[in-house]
Amino acid sequence: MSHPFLEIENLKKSYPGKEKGQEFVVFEGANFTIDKGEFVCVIGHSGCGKSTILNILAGLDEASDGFVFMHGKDISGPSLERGVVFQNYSLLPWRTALQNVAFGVKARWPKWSKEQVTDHSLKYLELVGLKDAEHRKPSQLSGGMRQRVSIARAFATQPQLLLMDEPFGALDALTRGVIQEELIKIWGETKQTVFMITHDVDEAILLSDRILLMTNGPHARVAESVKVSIDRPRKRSDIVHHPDYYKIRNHLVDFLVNRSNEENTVPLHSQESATPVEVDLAS
Ligand SMILES: Nc1ncnc2c1ncn2[C@@H]1O[C@H](COP(=O)(O)OP(=O)(O)OP(=O)(O)O)[C@@H](O)[C@H]1O
Repeated sequence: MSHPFLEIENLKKSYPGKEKGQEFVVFEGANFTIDKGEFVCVIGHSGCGKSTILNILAGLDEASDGFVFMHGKDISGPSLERGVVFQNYSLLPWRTALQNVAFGVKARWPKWSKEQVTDHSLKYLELVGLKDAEHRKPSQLSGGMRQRVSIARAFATQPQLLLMDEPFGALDALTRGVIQEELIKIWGETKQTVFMITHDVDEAILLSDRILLMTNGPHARVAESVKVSIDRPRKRSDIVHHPDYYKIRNHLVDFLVNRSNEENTVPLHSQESATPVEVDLAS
């Protein structure tokens, strides 16, 4: 039997509640799959558990219940097969841009020669427009440039799954727009599978094949899976003229403003499934 690339089954995260014996359920019954090469964004209000899900997929946190399978195998702990890009860049400050990228490349392919590592790393720095800044340290780079290095580093190790936690959250709107287009370019070349958290509905439509919508926590659910079937390659300036753009945008905004609070008052019964409703608004 062939398995989906990534399968998330009845995932739940809870913490001990304030009172003894009580449970604070962040989210539960998260059930979804991701296909190889898909770009999936997740949107939901603050605190619904998006970063927790991402950290569980990265192997940096443990679920309280449920499973994550990659190629049908239960994942356990961090792995070079799953790369992560956080909002705060997490670069090594004493290394140059090139050395930061090369660090991951060397770990991924320990038998490669120095020249192979450098050539490969430079190729990815070039893809994010940073070849000229290869010798600069993070303190000599702007926030946008640092995030480009993080993206180059993550893609350069060619992980099977790339996890991005609001990678553009700390950037100004102009820089964000430029890097979004670079991300489209690098993803277009590598076709890696991406799971990304964002609060920005326009960013999600621009980048995603599918957008997962989470209800508010506690007891948050992955309630909907919204297909974005707008043709690629996509450009920020053109996509807004596509007939489906505002249909999708209005649906997302309506969910976040009016519907994200509807379902979270009733805890799931033990065997209840919460598979997200599939939404396809294509004309
Ligand atoms: N160690 C902990 N103990 C208790 N509750 C915790 C702990 N760590 C996280 N939480 C709670 O888990 C919930 C989900 O946190 P998480 O960071 O995953 O949410 P998020 O949807 O990514 O939020 P944001 O959009 O603000 O980043 C929050 O309510 C948070 O307070």
